[in-house]
Amino acid sequence: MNFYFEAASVLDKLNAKQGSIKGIIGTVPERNRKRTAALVVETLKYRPVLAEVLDAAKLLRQEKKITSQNLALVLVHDLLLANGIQAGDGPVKQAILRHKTRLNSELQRIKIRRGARSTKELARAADVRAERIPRYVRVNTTCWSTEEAVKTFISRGYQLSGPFEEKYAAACASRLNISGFAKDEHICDLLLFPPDTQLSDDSLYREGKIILQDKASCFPSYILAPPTQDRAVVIDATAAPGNKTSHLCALMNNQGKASPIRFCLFAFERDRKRFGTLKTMLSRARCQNIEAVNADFMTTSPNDGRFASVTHILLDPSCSGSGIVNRLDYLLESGLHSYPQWSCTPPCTLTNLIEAENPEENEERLQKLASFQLLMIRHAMKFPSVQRVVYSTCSVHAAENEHVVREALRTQECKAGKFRLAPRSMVLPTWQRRGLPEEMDTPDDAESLVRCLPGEDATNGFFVSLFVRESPVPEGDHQNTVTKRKFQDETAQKDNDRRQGERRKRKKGTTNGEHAT
Ligand SMILES: C[S@@+](CC[C@H](N)C(=O)[O-])C[C@H]1O[C@@H](n2cnc3c(N)ncnc32)[C@H](O)[C@@H]1O
Repeated sequence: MNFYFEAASVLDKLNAKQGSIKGIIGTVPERNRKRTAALVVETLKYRPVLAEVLDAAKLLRQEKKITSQNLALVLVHDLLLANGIQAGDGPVKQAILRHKTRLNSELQRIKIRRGARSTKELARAADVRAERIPRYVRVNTTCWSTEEAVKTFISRGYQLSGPFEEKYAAACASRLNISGFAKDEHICDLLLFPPDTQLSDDSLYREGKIILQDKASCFPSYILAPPTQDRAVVIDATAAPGNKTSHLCALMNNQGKASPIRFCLFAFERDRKRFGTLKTMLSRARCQNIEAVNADFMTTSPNDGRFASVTHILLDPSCSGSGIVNRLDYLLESGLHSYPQWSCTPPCTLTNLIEAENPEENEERLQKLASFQLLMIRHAMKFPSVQRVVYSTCSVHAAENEHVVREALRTQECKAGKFRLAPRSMVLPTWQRRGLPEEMDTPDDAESLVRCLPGEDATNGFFVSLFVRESPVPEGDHQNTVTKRKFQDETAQKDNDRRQGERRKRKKGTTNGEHAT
């Protein structure tokens, strides 16, 4: 019976808004976690119907042993919708069983009223935007190569498909291509699986060989593109839980312990608990070039000996999180077919999304967040050697995105440091959705900005910008790895073309009676 009390307690905490579904379930002792999670999620799926059944049967009024609505919900769930109550015969179980016939007939009545052919039709409608986000898997190249990972998945029966397309997302959502996976077209080392793919218990995940990270969340580190030379010193100013930090580490080949600076990547996290998570994640990802610092980034002195040579800073500060669509959040909404509060009725265009907000409720909170985000950028721009600053959020609000960037460009720190927005060519040029021109002082600047829209881009909502210092920097000091990779690809292509040309010439020569040397 303890298991039902545990599940009821999770529901109580959710009612009290003490955290997200994932977060609260994460606090349940590990031995019970999976089972409790399944019961909580299934109960939430049917909560409106189960509550109606309980009300109609007047169960709580008649049975004093059932001490709370949430305890009744989990028990009635198992009684009516699963394989019965999984507990020995105690007074609580007996109290529910006494009402079995009544509860069942109330459920049947609801089904008839709603014209539902099966009980499944009584479940809440899921958020289709979340269902269309593939399960993204970043191969942790600190441990192994993408090719090795691909081979491993193929050996497990997954089939490697061509490049990701809208069609593939649709196939994923309708579970047609359940054993397929693909390589991402924008982020190397990122793989896409059908949305329902469960990998959080997989040994590859537990060993840190794969990181479960949304595609959009890979953009900031990729765009910051830290070099692998020893001289580069990088700060991740807001690091926990550490997905972007471990991505930075992988892009730097886990290298860079330059003397006298022992560590190449400083990862700041001010929250003590989250700092613990950060350390666990970095150790699991086998990152060795990182010094994790449990401190507020704003308290660092840019001229401190350790930081004076910082060249790259990643800022992914706390934000409203309004871009996150998650496969579970819809379960906490009150209506049967509702979407999260900030959201809109599909089709979810950006304008619809923003119009759907409750401006009065959000305005003050957004302004506070925006002021803090701007302070972080201004502080980052004070580091004397910094060449690149990436600023990102998982928000869809212009107030936290374009407006913060617009304000940052107007600041004294930006002007004194000769920073500007990097051109589109340096900021994921092939990504189509850019910033909102009408929200910028110079509309063309929106081309420098990357936006992601949930429901349309097969990612969560996201925003990324890159500030670069205008002053010329010696080649090699901060030449970004993306440009370098592109350059290497082009060089390889030219070499290939040249070799093919030579081969053709030789062949022609041989045919003409000339001898190849
Ligand atoms: C959006 S989360 C970062 C997510 C992280 N970049 C990742 O991808 O895993 C923001 C984090 O920054 C931390 N934070 C916020 N302000 C900070 C500050 N001034 N200094 C250090 N950490 C800060 C928060 O506690 C939170 O853990």
